[in-house]
Amino acid sequence: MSLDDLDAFTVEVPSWAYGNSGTRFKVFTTPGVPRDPFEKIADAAQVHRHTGLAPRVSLHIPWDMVDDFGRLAAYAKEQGVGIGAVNANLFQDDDYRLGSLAHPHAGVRDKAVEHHLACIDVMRATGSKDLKIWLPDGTNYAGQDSLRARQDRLAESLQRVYAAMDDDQRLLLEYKFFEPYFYSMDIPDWGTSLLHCLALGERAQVVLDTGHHAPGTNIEFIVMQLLRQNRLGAFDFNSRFYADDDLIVGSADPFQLFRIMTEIVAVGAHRPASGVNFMLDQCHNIEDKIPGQIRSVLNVEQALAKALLVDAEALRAAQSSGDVLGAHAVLMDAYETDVRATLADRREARGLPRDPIAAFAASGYAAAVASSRVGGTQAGWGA
Ligand SMILES: O=C[C@H](O)[C@H](O)[C@H](O)[C@H](O)CO
Ligand SMILES: [Zn+2]
Ligand SMILES: [Zn+2]
Repeated sequence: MSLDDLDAFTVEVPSWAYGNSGTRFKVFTTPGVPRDPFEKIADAAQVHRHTGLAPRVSLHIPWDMVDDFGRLAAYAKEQGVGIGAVNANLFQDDDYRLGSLAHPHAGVRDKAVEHHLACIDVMRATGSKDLKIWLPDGTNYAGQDSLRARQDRLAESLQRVYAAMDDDQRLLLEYKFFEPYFYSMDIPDWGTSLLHCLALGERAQVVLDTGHHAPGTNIEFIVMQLLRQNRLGAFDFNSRFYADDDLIVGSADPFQLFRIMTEIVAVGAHRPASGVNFMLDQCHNIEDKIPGQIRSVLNVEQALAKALLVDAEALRAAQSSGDVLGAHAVLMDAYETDVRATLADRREARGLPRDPIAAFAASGYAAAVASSRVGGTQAGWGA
């Protein structure tokens, strides 16, 4: 593999990473935080401007609701980015206490299906091709509901959403092993998401959020298996020490990110033709948000660059000859390679700053928005 593959590689950034976020204990605010989706897109565009890596922004509905989505898409284009996946939101409505697409009552399921039809209209208005569904549904106590009946209801609801989509649109189904429910989640793992996707059709694919697995899970194995099924639609990249911490990807476990990328590179799934959407799903609770996003896309690129340096021929030879330590050493040699100077040279050759974080700091953008964005309500949790 050659590092030239990096030229076409892109990461999609989430609009919600630029708003205020936190935990149930505190949501911190900082001056200059966006107050609407236009300002979120302006901030996201800074990441692409300084890295050349992030030409798409994911939206979250209704967090990013506007009167005219065509105007929002046109504004994004002016800023040099496009609209990526549209995220449905089934986790902030009292009606969904006992579930949404899997709820016992047909009326609530209808409401949840309607929400997705509205998201599909947003996709049509913005040119987005990916509908991303994270199903927060679940139960808190054994016996609270029939686990099987919930699956049957969920399958029927998903079928109605899928049937309403256009032929060039994908349904991306995200799983999570716990939270916001603590006894069962209706899509707790990759297998359950895959089964629902197989039942729906070719345009239904699995989203792997790196923060959604039980501690100790071999995530790269799941990546390999979903690629074998041609059902890996997207990543929600972030990192964590304990739960769904949504920290900067690669900050908690850069070796895991590298191992994930080696499974990707092994089948060329880093190339745009694979259709895998490399997205971030993060919240910058205490650190500056735009530099945090810049650091994140650089971490993904760095992990990919190291994976591209794996000597595949030597690895195959060592693996087929049973040379355990030899094979491991091939991977570790690539992982231990410092690619930072090479990546800075590549950026410079493309007219981009060698150090994007320093370039952003020097741009004065953060101070400018901190003084211009006065009044109104800052976007984000609790807004
Ligand atoms: O844990 C929630 C999931 O990661 C979803 O992707 C969610 O939509 C996103 O985190 C925004 O909160
Ligand atoms: Zn996610
Ligand atoms: Zn999550």
